[in-house]
Amino acid sequence: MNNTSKKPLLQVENLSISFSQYFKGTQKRVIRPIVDLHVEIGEGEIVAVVGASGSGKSLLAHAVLGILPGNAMWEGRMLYRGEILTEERKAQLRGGEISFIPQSVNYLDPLMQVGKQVQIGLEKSVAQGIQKELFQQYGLKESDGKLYPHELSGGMLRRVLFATSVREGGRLVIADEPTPGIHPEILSEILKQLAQFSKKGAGVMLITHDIMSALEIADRVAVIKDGRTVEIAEAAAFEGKGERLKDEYTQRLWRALPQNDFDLEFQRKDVGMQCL
Ligand SMILES: Nc1ncnc2c1ncn2[C@@H]1O[C@H](COP(=O)(O)OP(=O)(O)OP(=O)(O)O)[C@@H](O)[C@H]1O
Ligand code: NI
Repeated sequence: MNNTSKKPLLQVENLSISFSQYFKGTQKRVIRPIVDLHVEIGEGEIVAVVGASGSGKSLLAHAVLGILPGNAMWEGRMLYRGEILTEERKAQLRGGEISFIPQSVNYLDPLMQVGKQVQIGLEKSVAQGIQKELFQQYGLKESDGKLYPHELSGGMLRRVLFATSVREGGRLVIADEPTPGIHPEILSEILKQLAQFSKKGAGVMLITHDIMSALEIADRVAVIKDGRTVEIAEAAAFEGKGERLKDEYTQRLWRALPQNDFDLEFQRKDVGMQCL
């Protein structure tokens, strides 16, 4: 499946996810947006997960974290450090060894000052100091800590999310689209931060639409299409016309970027402009 020499940290094999839904009042149907996903992240490795909107990236993250909605069922195999990831184990690891930067800023509590939210889960005596450091690190002013989520811009909320989500001592960081709407300087800061985690030995799953930014730090890129992993490529294979990429979809995704020959036909038909 891959040729990483790094010790496997997270292995996801043959993952499928289905939802049972009621429609027309009482009739039940099952939809299956995730058909066959696989991905593997080694210790100290950054794997970017890319794919069009609706391809299943967030569901993959939520399945690993054990936070799928109640009407979801999953099948397949997930291993963390060689051990089967049960729902109980996921709950133990979540927020500790496995940290999660969610896609939506709605994960923040609208009724709590953001400074307080960053302090959640920290030892009382050091919480304020750590919050101060984190705010500095992510370019937030000390006075911003007193604000409520609705008083912050989208970019600032992203930074707060990062500060609330990532803790020292994490072994696996799952970042779901951590960079949209963010100032370029903060974008590069966030990428640097993720690279730093990996240098310290943590594995990083970086879910994003922004392939070019992801390639700045990723070791490998998993390409998802319609709930399937179509290819896991070395980051270095994203060069030139994409001749070293194995899957045709991956090649077209790469060529559709403005930096390349900007395949407009592909953008319209397959991914939609908003994804690029
Ligand atoms: N709770 C749910 N019930 C039913 N279908 C769902 C549910 N959550 C997600 N889906 C479907 O699963 C598919 C994958 O969704 P997911 O959120 O993982 O996509 P994504 O790749 O993260 O997209 P984006 O890039 O827009 O965030 C979509 O077709 C979505 O409609
Ligand atoms: Ni998503």
